[in-house]
Amino acid sequence: MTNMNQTVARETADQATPVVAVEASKPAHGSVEEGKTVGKPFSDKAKFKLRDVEVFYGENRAIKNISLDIARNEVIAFIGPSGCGKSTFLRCLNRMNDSIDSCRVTGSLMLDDIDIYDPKRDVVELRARVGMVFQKPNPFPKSIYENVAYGPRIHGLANRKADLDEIVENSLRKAGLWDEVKDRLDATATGMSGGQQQRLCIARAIAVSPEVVLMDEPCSALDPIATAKVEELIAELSESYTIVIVTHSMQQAARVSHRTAYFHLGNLVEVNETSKVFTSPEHELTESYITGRFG
Ligand SMILES: Nc1ncnc2c1ncn2[C@@H]1O[C@H](COP(=O)(O)OP(=O)(O)OP(=O)(O)O)[C@@H](O)[C@H]1O
Repeated sequence: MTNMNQTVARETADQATPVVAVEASKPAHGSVEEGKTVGKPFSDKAKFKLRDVEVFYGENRAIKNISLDIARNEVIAFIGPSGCGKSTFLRCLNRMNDSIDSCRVTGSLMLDDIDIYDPKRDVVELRARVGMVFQKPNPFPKSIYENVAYGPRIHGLANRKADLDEIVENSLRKAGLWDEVKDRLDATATGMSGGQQQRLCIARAIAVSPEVVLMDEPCSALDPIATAKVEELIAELSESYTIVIVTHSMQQAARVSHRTAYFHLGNLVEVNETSKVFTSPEHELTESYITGRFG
């Protein structure tokens, strides 16, 4: 984990203020060579091995020849200006892009030794291994208990009610929600606060024992207190899961991630230890972005 807590003041997580102070008048500069990522995009503990990945929406090439390893039990943050392809790339990791007709993915995307885009792949099983938490909390309009129990039940993870109860309790505990909801498990989930709903969605994602949790701006709809709780949770969850988080908040990336990946116009410009990205980035474009010259 980074020691960025010392360098970065805890502010509201959705503020995207510069992390490194430089002359604000310096113009954005630097260019990116397609397929060339500076820093440390590869790992000898890869959970995902992603090579020469391109994503097209019709004729529009949204992701350009990206190669990256995502390591087991790391938290990696995807940052970059709006429209640079962070969410598109994230959604490749559990084939959430499949639902978009115009979307086409090329290249090699391996999760351990399985080919994510093998046409024979069972996508439901893939998404149990690679869970997802979205920007806006999206609990089912059912009880708190049912929200968490649904996945384990359809995946056959519990044969007896007592086993299901145990999974629900453990998942809610891991999501830091058990004490708040244990006396009202039958209450409807949509009556919870936004922050509680998002932690419930995290509990729902981890209830099926995933190996990876993808988070697409998970705090953007939350207030600073709820955000802080989710960030603490990310740190705890990283002991058991690989976590990939898209965030607009550089403070948040600095607080929660081990490595940070900077995207620009569909290219992966730089991947480095988070502390390095925010204190001495290697690429001029990364520096321009983190110092607030564009974005
Ligand atoms: N469903 C879609 N259909 C067509 N084009 C899309 C679709 N989703 C994204 N795009 C395009 O792909 C590119 C990358 O978008 P994406 O949403 O991945 O970027 P992002 O970095 O996550 O942006 P933001 O930070 O604003 O969420 C953009 O040009 C966008 O317009």
